[in-house]
Amino acid sequence: MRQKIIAGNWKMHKTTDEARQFVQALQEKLTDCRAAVVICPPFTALAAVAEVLAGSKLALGAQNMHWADQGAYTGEISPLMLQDCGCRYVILGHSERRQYFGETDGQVNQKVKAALAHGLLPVVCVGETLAQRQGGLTETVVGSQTAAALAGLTPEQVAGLVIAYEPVWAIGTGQTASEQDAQQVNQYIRALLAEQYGQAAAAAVRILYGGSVKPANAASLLAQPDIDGALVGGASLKAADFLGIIQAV
Ligand SMILES: O=C[C@H](O)COP(=O)(O)O
Repeated sequence: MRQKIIAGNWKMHKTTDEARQFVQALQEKLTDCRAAVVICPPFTALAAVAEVLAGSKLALGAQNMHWADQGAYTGEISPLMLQDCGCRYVILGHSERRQYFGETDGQVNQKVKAALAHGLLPVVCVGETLAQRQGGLTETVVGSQTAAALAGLTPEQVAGLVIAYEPVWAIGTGQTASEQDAQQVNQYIRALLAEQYGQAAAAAVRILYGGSVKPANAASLLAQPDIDGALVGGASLKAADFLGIIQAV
């Protein structure tokens, strides 16, 4: 039985004070939950959130990282630095990184390997644009992004991964994929992994859905057999909404 994951990606939101207050309030209200809950603040708030989360069941994640341990890479953050801040997870290959910062499949693959080498759990994001969906290319795009991001990994490494299917047209738009559409793509990704890495790895890997997840649609999405959790953007910035999603598990 795969434990569901609810991860909040705050993107470029919240100062350290706001982050601290949010996580304190969330912890007070979150008495019992079945899901693994991950908070991914901006880099500047990682240390502050780590302090509040010390000893709690909530985990800390980052939104990106470089693949090198250190070096002359102005503005970048390394896996060692994320470990140092207490991160357990790292989101990699988010469509906003691909779209606005030119991140390539090859770079995502290097980042995935570096994260695993440093004991960080990658949340690998894949997803098609609206034009690609309308052109019938969803499986082609998602399949090739998945294959490229995971190239060179062993079945054991794949088994421990988290993948997030995030259709680009559903991110921040309020236009959620239907549970049938999201389930269909997640099932496709799992089938692809079964072919390449074997049934055991495919059965273990967690595949999340992301894109306008809210308390009102979370339960029906999370009830799908191949949706193992949610990667939540906008709704993770409000404690009541994020709690509502966590409690939908
Ligand atoms: O990483 C999170 C996703 O981009 C989803 O964002 P959203 O929930 O605001 O649509």
